This record gives sequence, C-alpha cells and structure tokens, in this order.
Amino acid sequence: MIEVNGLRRRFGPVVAVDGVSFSAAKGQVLGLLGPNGAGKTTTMRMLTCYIRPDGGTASVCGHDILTDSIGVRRSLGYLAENSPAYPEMTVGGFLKFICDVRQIKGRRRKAALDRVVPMCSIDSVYHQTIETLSKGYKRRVGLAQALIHDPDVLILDEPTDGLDPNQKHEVRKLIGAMAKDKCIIISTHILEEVEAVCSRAIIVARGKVLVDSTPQELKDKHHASLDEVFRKITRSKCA
Ligand SMILES: Nc1ncnc2c1ncn2[C@@H]1O[C@H](COP(=O)(O)OP(=O)(O)OP(=O)(O)O)[C@@H](O)[C@H]1O
Repeated sequence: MIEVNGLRRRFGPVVAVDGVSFSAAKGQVLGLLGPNGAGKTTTMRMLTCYIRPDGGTASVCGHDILTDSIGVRRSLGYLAENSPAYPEMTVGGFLKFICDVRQIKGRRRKAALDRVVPMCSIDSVYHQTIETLSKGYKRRVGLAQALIHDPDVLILDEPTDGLDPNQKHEVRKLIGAMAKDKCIIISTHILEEVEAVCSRAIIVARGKVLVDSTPQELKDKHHASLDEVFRKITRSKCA
C-alpha cells in the first residue's frame, strides 16, 4: 500500500531525509522511531503531499506523491504534529467542515460523524470550540478528522502525544483494532508504544533508515529491551 524509494529532502544546509526507502502493506502497523530531528515528520509530510521531496519518490495505494497528490490525499488520513485545526470552530463544526472538504454529504456525513465521535471519545466536547480544549482532546479531534473518510492508509505523527495514560491505552487499542484492514504508520518516541501496537519498527537517524525489523526480532537479536536496542543503534550510528 505504501512504497517509498530513496526519498530526500533538505532545508538549506540541513539534510532532513537522506534516501529513505521502505514499503508497508495492509495489516501492518509500522512504527517510525528515531531521535529528535531524525527526519520522521519530514518523511510523513512528504508521504502526505504537504511538502515535495528534492529526490526519490513514493506511492500510496498506487498514487504517486509527485504526480497524483489528490489520489494520495483521498487514500490517507493524516494526524499531523500539534493537531492543526481552526481554533474558533467547534469540534462538530470542524468535523463537518472536514466532511465538506472530503465531499462526504447527507447520510454519509451523519454516519461518518456517528462513527468517529464515539470512537475518539469526543462526545462530551462536541459543541466546545477547539481553542478551549486540552491538548489531549485536541489530539483526539485530530485523530477523528484523520479517520472521518475511513481511509485505507493512516499516517499518525505521535498519535498519543499529550494523552493521559487511559487515553493512550484507548488510542493504542483503537490503532490495533483498525490495523487488520488498513496500513498504518505511526511516529513515536515511546518504545512501549512500539511494543504495544507495531508489527514493524523502522529506526531512523540523521535522515537515514538504520534498521527495518520487527520489535521482537530486534529484541531477540540484541538480547536487550527495545529501549536498550534503540539507544545502542542510534548512539553508535550517530556518534
Ligand atoms: N520547515 C523546516 N525548515 C527548516 N528545517 C526544518 C524544517 N522542517 C524540518 N527541519 C529540520 O529537519 C530535520 C528533521 O526534522 P523532523 O521534524 O523531520 O524530525 P523528527 O524526526 O520528526 O523530529 P522530532 O522527533 O523532534 O519531532 C531537523 O533538523 C529539523 O530542524
């Protein structure tokens, strides 16, 4: 469902993504791990057509990110860093606006809202303006807009950032439940999250893929916890 071939992107002198390649299939939850500044967000922003790569390419459900950005955007749901939204809108107003943008109308719109609002536990804040929400609720609204069109691919940048432990657990459960029918990429710093939900782990540092494996294989190979493996790999390769 996702093919990434030699993606590159620089910002002035900074090489943010330096020839990243991987593929991901339906049924997989792929965790993108890496230290701060490793290039995870930039990779996601290129995959979701928010920025263009300087080199390489990628496709999402057969749609090329360079030549068919509309096809890509239709196929995926994206939860961006910091859950961007319109602060003055109510939660309900914002989700209806997203439905309009995605041309989900009439009964389909009602069904979409009835599905995502309880799924993301945002019933109690439905009539509240987004600027009055806590960080955790803003994150859940961001998740709801990513899920509203029931896309085949989900790209979630630190999906549990700002959530309390109960909500972290709920969101991980939700990701696990959706995994069977979708291809999901999450970025995270929380290694326990990788163990809980990811069927695959890609470790990146300085814009390059260092490891592409399963969490279990990584632990078995290094005879260590995922936390220790992460530190060992990113420290030795970044030193
Ligand atoms: N718009 C931008 N302009 C200039 N530099 C940028 C821009 N976006 C990203 N960078 C730089 O590119 C590098 C990779 O950043 P990126 O946000 O992709 O990393 P990340 O792995 O997501 O980090 P974190 O875990 O801290 O969110 C960093 O050095 C960052 O400062």
